[in-house]
Amino acid sequence: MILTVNQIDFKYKSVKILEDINFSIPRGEITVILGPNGVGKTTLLKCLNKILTPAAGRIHVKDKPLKAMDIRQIAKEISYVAQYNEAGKITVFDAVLMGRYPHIRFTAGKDDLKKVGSVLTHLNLSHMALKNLYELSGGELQQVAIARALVQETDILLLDEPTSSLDLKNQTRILSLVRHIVRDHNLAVIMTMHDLNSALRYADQYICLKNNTVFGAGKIEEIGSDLLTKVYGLPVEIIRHKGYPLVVPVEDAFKAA
Ligand SMILES: Nc1ncnc2c1ncn2[C@@H]1O[C@H](COP(=O)(O)OP(=O)(O)OP(=O)(O)O)[C@@H](O)[C@H]1O
Repeated sequence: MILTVNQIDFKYKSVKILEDINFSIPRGEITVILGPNGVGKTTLLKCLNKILTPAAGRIHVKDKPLKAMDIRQIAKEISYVAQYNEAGKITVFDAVLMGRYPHIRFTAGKDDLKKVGSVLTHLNLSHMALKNLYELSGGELQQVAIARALVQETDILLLDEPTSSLDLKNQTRILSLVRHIVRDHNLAVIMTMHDLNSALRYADQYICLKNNTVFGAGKIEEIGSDLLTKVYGLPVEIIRHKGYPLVVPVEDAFKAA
């Protein structure tokens, strides 16, 4: 396992957010963290790269305790795409190049610049390379953040709602790309997601949070409508269309509440 989490508790001041969280993450798979608004998905992701420090428990990255790793060591192993991305006065090219920093000793070399160029081309962002971030739309900004994570070339990627601002075509393009990269390079992706249809289609494993802890976890194809109904508090059914799973609410949300 590339990452293991044992008995994590997390509190904001005295408010308990996460309690007794346990899971392990294999290489070559996408793990999706599901659960209702405010359950602690972002908090959990931030514990995995030490943005936040749990009150108790242990996290290991490739058998090394996360506690003992410094920022540079973590940045070589784990990249992170936040839910909301800042739009400063910096060009797209430079913002993506920042992803290379953990690997750069003095100044960026030819190889670093080439990697940035190649990822920008791959994500169809080359035409905006010299634009400032504050000139971009929310969806463009989100793709730049993904590009920065990809040039960081880490074995673990943490993606917080990576497609929340993307249109349908860009959502499927980015998620298919992530899936290919995960398989081709034997990486591990851990992402949060509210779009259950995309989660069921692109993830390999799921972890469902409810009431501060893991309510269910397993292979994505084994996720059932009962579990989703309990986690989200809304009756749903999972149907298939042309082989693709679709989650359908089967009761009026006001009635269910
Ligand atoms: N900096 C903070 N200080 C205090 N409480 C916080 C802070 N950040 C988040 N919280 C609270 O912690 C809880 C978990 O928040 P978190 O952002 O992890 O949830 P989430 O599952 O990612 O939610 P969403 O699906 O809405 O993005 C929420 O109740 C939130 O109000």
